[in-house]
Amino acid sequence: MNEGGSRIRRRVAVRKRNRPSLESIFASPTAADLQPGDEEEEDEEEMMAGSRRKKTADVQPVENNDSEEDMFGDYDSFAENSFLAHVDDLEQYMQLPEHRRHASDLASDDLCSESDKHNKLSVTTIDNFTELKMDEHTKNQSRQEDVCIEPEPDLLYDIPSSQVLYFENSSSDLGDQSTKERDCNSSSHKTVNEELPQNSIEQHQQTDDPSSKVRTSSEENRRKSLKEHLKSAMTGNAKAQTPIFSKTKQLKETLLSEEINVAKKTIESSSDDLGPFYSLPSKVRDLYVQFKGIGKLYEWQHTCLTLNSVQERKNLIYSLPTSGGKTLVAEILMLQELLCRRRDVLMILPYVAIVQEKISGLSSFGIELGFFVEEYAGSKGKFPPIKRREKKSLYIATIEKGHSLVNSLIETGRIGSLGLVVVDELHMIGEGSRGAILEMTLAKVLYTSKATQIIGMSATLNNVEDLQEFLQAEYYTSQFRPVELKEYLKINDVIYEVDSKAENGMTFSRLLNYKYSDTLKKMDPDHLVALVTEVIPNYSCLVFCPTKKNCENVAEMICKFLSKEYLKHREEEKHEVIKNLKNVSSGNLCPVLKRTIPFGVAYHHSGLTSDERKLLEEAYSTGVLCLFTCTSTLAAGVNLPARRVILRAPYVAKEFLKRNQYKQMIGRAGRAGIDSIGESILILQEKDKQQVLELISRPLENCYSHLVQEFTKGIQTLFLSLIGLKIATNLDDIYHFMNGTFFGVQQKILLKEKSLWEITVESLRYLTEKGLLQKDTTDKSEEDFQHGFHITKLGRASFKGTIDLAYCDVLYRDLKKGLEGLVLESLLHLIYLTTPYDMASQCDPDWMIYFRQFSQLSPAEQNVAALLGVSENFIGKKASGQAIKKRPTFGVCLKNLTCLEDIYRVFLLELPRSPLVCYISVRCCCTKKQRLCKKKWKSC
Ligand SMILES: Nc1ncnc2c1ncn2[C@@H]1O[C@H](COP(=O)(O)OP(=O)(O)OP(=O)(O)O)[C@@H](O)[C@H]1O
Repeated sequence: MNEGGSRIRRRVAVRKRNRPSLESIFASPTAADLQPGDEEEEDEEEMMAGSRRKKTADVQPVENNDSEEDMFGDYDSFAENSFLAHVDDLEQYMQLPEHRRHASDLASDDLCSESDKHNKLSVTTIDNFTELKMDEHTKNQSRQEDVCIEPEPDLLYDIPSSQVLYFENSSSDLGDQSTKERDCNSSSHKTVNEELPQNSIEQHQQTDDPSSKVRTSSEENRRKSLKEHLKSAMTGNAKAQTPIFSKTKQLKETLLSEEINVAKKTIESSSDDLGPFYSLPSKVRDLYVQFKGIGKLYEWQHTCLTLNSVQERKNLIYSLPTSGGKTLVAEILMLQELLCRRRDVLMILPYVAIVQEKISGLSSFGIELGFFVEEYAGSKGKFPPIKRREKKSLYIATIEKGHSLVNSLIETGRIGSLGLVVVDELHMIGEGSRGAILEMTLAKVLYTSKATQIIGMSATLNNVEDLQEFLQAEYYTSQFRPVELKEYLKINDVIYEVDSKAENGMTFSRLLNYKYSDTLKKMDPDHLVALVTEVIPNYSCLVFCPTKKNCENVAEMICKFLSKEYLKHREEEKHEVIKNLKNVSSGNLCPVLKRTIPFGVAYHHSGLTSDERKLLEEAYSTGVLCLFTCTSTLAAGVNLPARRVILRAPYVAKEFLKRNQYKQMIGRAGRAGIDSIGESILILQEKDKQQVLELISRPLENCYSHLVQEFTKGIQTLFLSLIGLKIATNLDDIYHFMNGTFFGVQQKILLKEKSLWEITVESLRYLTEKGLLQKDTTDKSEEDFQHGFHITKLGRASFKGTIDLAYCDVLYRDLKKGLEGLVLESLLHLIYLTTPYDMASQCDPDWMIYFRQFSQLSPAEQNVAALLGVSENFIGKKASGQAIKKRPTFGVCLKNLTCLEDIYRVFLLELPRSPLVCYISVRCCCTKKQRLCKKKWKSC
């Protein structure tokens, strides 16, 4: 495959704006510098003290600000007594230095105990690993030829849970090690991981010290219950056997560390020598062969990595068609930063699902090369991140978590530790409030840390110049695609090939050849069955549908008309998938999936739980499932390519398809290394023909800043955080900051009627009037904005709680009311307080059901309704169809948290699998409100 129109366009926009470097300010934070974080520190101390005192599921409030577009939400979020909560508690507990020392001391004391001199191990540190050499006596006993070495205790204590999983795999990979080795490991070398919980330590004492066998029964019981409590929580970690390395492996480790040192020196000397593998140790190259089957870089990847600008660590934007192999370039640059320049890296990805996919893909590299891979998605991620002593961290984050992470690094004066920020799907900067958050993140990095490099990639960029100016970046682009993609359109039963040279953009290709019965014609007017059966079950197929409900309907409809032969294809494996799905959903397998999976078909949308999604994706990737009906989110999501991609209609929900969306969806066709060709078929009706022909021929859409358009979630939130984090605290500096944003670059196109100065002043005035900011001066003169600003308690609480500023005052008012008299006789008042405000505008209640529910409220619940200003009269009028403007009190219908049916019935009738999603977003909102309360009330 040639590289088509490969070209390099370089344009560095050197802006003359004088930006004060905050790095110096934050380099060594003084007490005053850290003042905004005082409350946070207190909180943390409190939390730590709490976790020192007890190890129950007293969960640290997690920053959970992923938008609903984080498509798989936080299904793995923490719940009291949940497994993850315990594990996380333990992780936090063990990460406290004193506990770490305590446990490691006990572990090593135990290993080196005087009473066990014959088994004494001499401990030698080799780079990241600690060699535990057995003395002669032990050697003779175990007759080992190789020396067993185990990872340094810190490696295992510090290791993020996401990476621990890799240990499980690596330990099972090591299954071919001699049994003797394993015996040696399990009998005399209790792994450090096994030593982690107290119960393990106690076990040791029991075996080694006979006196310890005499214990009081209460002690025994206490220990037993503690053990039982910890047992389930530690299952994952305990399973993670320490890998056993042979001498050869040990030598390799030494070689690696030497190679890294050489690479480090080479990279520092800015020489042209790329060493064995793009300034990285040869082990990286080997790992790519081993883990990803990539033996050689594509030509464009080599060109891009050897660009002078890349060598000089200039900011870079690069753009290639989907499946072009963009990620590998970013990964190599990240590894250079982590291993050679020894700085942390942040990778921002659009969805939780992709973050998880990337975590599992890179954890193995982290373990092999000695860096941490930390997940910042859903409920995962610590703010500020744990300070690592030696190893560097790769933070893989969603857009929202990436923003919070950058905020926390700025607040703690650690932003300089971030060497590189990589943004995948950079075009998302132009998408609503998530785009605004991405813009804020990048603008803050640009403003506060000149030494942090920024790299953005995308398959669908048009107005790159604006982005280049914003990021002060160079640009590289190529048309390379490893697998050819053929685009087709289907109108009635005719298939046309998209052909840019043809007069109307398409040429006749063929007629559909499939015998349709009358019933099938009625049920499947779009000939979906004909189109998919040309491909499945031997090849995979994706059918993009406009809505989630439609995904389920289409999957069912197709299965109704598939022959019984499809049932036989990989039958047992499909049964296994169903069994596993039942296990992860406590026996409640979705009836649609139950019917479609035996045919190798499933739907894939945000209504799936995280576990269900992972199981289905795995089955699809291995060919057990051959067809997914999915929503457009899969296009920008996980790496699930297919031989054929069908777009069921040129719509996403009710909106006509955009060129970018179309490109992303069809880009899933053609698996590199598996398919020799990929095909896309867009099904359209005559009425849409003209619009579709325009769609396939026009250029990609430009992306525009949403910073000002997303008023409360954009510019206002930005200003609050600039002042709260002391990035810029007076009008001049804030204006200066605004000049450096993406909006600043596009202001003249986006908002001609106002100058940037006016926009800045207006927003500051609005925040001041809202009571979120205060002027430092006592001079109340209207125009006097030259003085500095400081954030108020409510402002800080809103900013820290990541509350949409549109709702912060109404939320504060509701909470205050709750403080006056929280009615706890039923759950209604609490449910009212925790129901997300933005849900109110999204849902259209059925007022008749609402009225019925209302009349069944108990007297106590009616009191709550009265307290909240909801009268029977009001609901009666609503039910009879009269127009009254008043915020519907959602809580009234949510009589019981467990009564999800009500939520579903009243508000979400059109969303078939959404009660769970709704419940989760309510819980997510609870967390945010809890944080706001904590900040606000604490400071009052
Ligand atoms: N040099 C290479 N040789 C072989 N396969 C490669 C190479 N580089 C990348 N790949 C493989 O190509 C596939 C697509 O790569 P990747 O996901 O990086 O594409 P992308 O450009 O990021 O696409 P998208 O825009 O769809 O996310 C992956 O399976 C990846 O492992």
